[in-house]
Amino acid sequence: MSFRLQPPPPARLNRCQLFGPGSRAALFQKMAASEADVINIDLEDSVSPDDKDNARKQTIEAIGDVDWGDKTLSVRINGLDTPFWYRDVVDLLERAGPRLDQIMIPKVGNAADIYAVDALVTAIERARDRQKRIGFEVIIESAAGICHVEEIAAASPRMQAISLGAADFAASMGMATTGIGGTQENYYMIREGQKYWPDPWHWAQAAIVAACRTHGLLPVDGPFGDFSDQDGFLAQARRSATLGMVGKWAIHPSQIALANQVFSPDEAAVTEAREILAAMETARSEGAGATVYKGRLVDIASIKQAEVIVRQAELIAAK
Ligand SMILES: CC(C)(COP(=O)(O)OP(=O)(O)OC[C@H]1O[C@@H](n2cnc3c(N)ncnc32)[C@H](O)[C@@H]1OP(=O)(O)O)[C@@H](O)C(=O)NCCC(=O)NCCSC(=O)C[C@H](O)C(=O)O
Ligand SMILES: [Mg+2]
Repeated sequence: MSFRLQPPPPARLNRCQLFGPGSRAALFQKMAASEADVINIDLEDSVSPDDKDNARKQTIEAIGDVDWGDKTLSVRINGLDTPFWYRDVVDLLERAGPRLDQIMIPKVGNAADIYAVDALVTAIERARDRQKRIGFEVIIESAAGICHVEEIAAASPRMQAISLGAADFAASMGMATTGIGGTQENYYMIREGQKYWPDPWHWAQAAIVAACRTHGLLPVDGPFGDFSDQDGFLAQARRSATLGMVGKWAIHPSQIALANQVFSPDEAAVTEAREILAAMETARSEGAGATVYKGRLVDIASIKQAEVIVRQAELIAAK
């Protein structure tokens, strides 16, 4: 470990982020009643330009009127390359009630993008005497974003989470696909005549996880577009969880239970993690830093691995 300790991420569940367009007010109650940990009302790409004002107005009303329970409530504003984003921020901060937890900033390319939004949000919070500091979550979905992911993660104390946005990312990178996440047919290798399909999203996810872990943020996997492909969603989510991501977006209610399942450790995993902690406690009392558990080495690093699982189980139990 470096002299600088790795800061912990926000201590809250983020297994599933459910998206719904701000223009579809009929969905708001359904989103609030869902099992998602985080709700993202969208003012950006699922809302047509002609509908932006209406979506913003409906969203602001719903923030105050709907009972969002204990969910993290977030609104995705429009990108900084549009004429809409400043109005999103001003109206959300001036007109929406205190229930709003976060704003999501899409297509972030560098730390200066966060600085610009932070300056505006900070000024309005002061002017309006808003007591709750709005958090930021951002989407890495461009070549510039992935190149600057570490400075983006460090850009503001408001930063809470970073997601990978596979659709815009693929477009920005010039990837030859219209798929949103998952296996890509033409991204394959051949061995002894057999094809197998590596994961083209892996490196970007790993970069996001590393940046988030360095700066104490939650790394999140973004959308999986084909909501009729549950096996594909599960495979993508399991790879993300294995890499260190804490959750995944749902763009349809059928994906919520799948995300919750993948990002909730099962009973066997929690039992094993607790047993490793107990085995290491016994080893410590005997003056040892390593021991054998089920025929394999466990040591002080194993304590930290087991604690990741136990912490998540405790957050779920406390829900
Ligand atoms: C994808 C959808 C447009 C599908 O909507 P719909 O045709 O209404 O779906 P169903 O008929 O299958 O719906 C079944 C029931 O579920 C309710 N429903 C649908 N969607 C939602 C939702 N998001 N939250 C809650 N409830 C929902 C329907 O009302 C039906 O209810 P009932 O009649 O009572 O049975 C739609 O799901 C949708 O709009 N999804 C979200 C789209 C979105 O927000 N996109 C933005 C995020 S992805 C992105 O931006 C890409 C990213 O940035 C990147 O670059 O990668
Ligand atoms: Mg996008």
